[in-house]
Amino acid sequence: MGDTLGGARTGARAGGARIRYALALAWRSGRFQILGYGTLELVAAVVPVGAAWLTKLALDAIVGRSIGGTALAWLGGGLLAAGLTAAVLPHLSRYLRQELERRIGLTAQDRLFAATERLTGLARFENPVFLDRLALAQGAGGSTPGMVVFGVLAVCRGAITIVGFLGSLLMISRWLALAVLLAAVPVLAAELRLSRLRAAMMWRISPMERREIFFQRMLASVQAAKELRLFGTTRHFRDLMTAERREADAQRRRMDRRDLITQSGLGALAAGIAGAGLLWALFTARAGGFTAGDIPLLIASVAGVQTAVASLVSELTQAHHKLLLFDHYLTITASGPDLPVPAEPQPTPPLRRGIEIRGVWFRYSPEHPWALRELNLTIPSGRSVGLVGRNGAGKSTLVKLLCRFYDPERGAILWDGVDLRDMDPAELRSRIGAVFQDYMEYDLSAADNIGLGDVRDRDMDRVRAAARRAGVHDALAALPRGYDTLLSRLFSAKPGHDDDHEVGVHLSGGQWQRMALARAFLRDRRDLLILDEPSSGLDAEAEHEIHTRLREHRAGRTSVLISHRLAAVRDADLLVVLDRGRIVEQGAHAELMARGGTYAKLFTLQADGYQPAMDVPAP
Ligand SMILES: Nc1ncnc2c1ncn2[C@@H]1O[C@H](COP(=O)(O)OP(=O)(O)OP(=O)(O)O)[C@@H](O)[C@H]1O
Repeated sequence: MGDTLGGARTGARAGGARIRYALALAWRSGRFQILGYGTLELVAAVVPVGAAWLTKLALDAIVGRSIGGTALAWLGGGLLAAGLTAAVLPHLSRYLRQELERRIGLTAQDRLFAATERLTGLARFENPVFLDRLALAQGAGGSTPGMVVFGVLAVCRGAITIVGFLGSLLMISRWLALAVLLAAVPVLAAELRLSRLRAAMMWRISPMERREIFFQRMLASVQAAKELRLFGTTRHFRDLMTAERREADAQRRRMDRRDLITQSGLGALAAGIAGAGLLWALFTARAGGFTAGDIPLLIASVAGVQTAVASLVSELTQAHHKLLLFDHYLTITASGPDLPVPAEPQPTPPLRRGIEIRGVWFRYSPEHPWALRELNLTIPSGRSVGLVGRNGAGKSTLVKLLCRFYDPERGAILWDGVDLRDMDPAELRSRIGAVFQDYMEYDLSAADNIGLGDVRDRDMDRVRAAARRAGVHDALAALPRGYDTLLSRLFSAKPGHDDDHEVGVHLSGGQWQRMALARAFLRDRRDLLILDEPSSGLDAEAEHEIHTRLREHRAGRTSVLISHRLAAVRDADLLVVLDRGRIVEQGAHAELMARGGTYAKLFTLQADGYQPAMDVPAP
């Protein structure tokens, strides 16, 4: 086992597994680009050594007057070819590199989001460690496999160049060759250490970066703009954002300084060795120990080895740094589903008898208090259930469990007698229609906003019928492009056009809520309809109208309706009152009123609010 870097394994075996995975991913994404890039790297490795030797041979021949015109022309032609190759090669390499990066980025992103799609529950998305890991994985996943390929090829290229130049140096001076070689060892060690420190620093600052992004989005969002301005909190959030940036920058700066000191030291060492070697060579040449061509070959060899080591080390450290972060990508893509799904799930049949909640205890994590305690309830098929209770009583939690976004810690939820845990969550959800309290407002067209309720069977007539039923059809039909109007202030309808008419429109809060309802209505062939505060944003008249429609819609269907307006739920076949995670009362409206308990008190309180005050003296 290796040690850990914010959960990233740093042992040799883990490193080997990461390299193998990265190389396989790169190969699958663009094998021809890798082969092409590898060939160019090979050429790039031998060209400088060849050019140095051609120069030496030409100079020696000219000074010694021992060469004919044809041979000299060949040498000159060789040098010209080397020059041309050196001029064109980097551009070709860059093109192939970028193409490979694009292909790898696409594959890696697709795999990452396919992995997040496998997470059928919500718990991981509420876990900050997972979110930090996901942010780092997004960055590292697309670039690491490419960096590993480039790193491996850079090692091959560097090794060929170094061997070529060291061989040349060896022919001139063994000691100089050894000194240049030894100088490369601390460079490599120091760079790898810097790379590890940088990866650890990035893990430390990732929560700050996420908070900074949160503040940035808030300061630039339309939703937040009103409240921030009214409360005068813009400055407050700007200060918080700046503080996060300063703290992250301080850590980056510390790392950059460390980098600066180490790199400068290593650079000075290399320059010292090169300078000393050159001085020695000049004196040796003056004493007649070298030919005229030996000097440029020696200079080119020292510089060539140092450049090759530097670029090899730079590619290697980048690959090493990315590999450390790549662990986050691997952890996410290799992680199994967050909610256990049996190898052979039981089919989810159409609901015939009902849903039984049997002795359910649930909390969001062991650190959280119980949100549901010993819940026992039956939702009979074809009946409507109204869930009521104070804020935080556990109503929304219960419907999230019905959709199996979480599993109960104790007890079970049975769908016609089958435990939800024995079913495939996707199949279960295909039988459920829902409007959640925090429904989505998609930056898409009006038709898409509704059509997403049933992507498998999207039909404009059904979309319009759902909009009519939710009472939003007239508003949508009156939009500049009708149902095709983009409902967004983020995106322009036609990218690149500033024309006001092309800018998307935004609906009112109540209209958005009707859109969410229409989306749920599109799923009207489902067995269970869940409505969590479906009318909280509507005016009194609209609320009455929607609830009348909902009543018609719910008749004979299995539904669970949550509402704080008790008049809206009073007609439910069964009313369930929750208090601090427990069911304290259940029964029909008349029954509960007769009992005079919590429900009766709340209902009377609300009803009184709508009665004219009798004791107000007439004017
Ligand atoms: N994602 C979460 N993580 C941790 N605790 C949560 C989470 N969601 C809800 N809770 C807690 O669980 C308890 C029940 O919350 P729930 O949202 O189910 O209440 P509710 O009855 O729907 O309230 P409201 O009427 O305000 O919508 C509350 O104490 C709440 O703080």
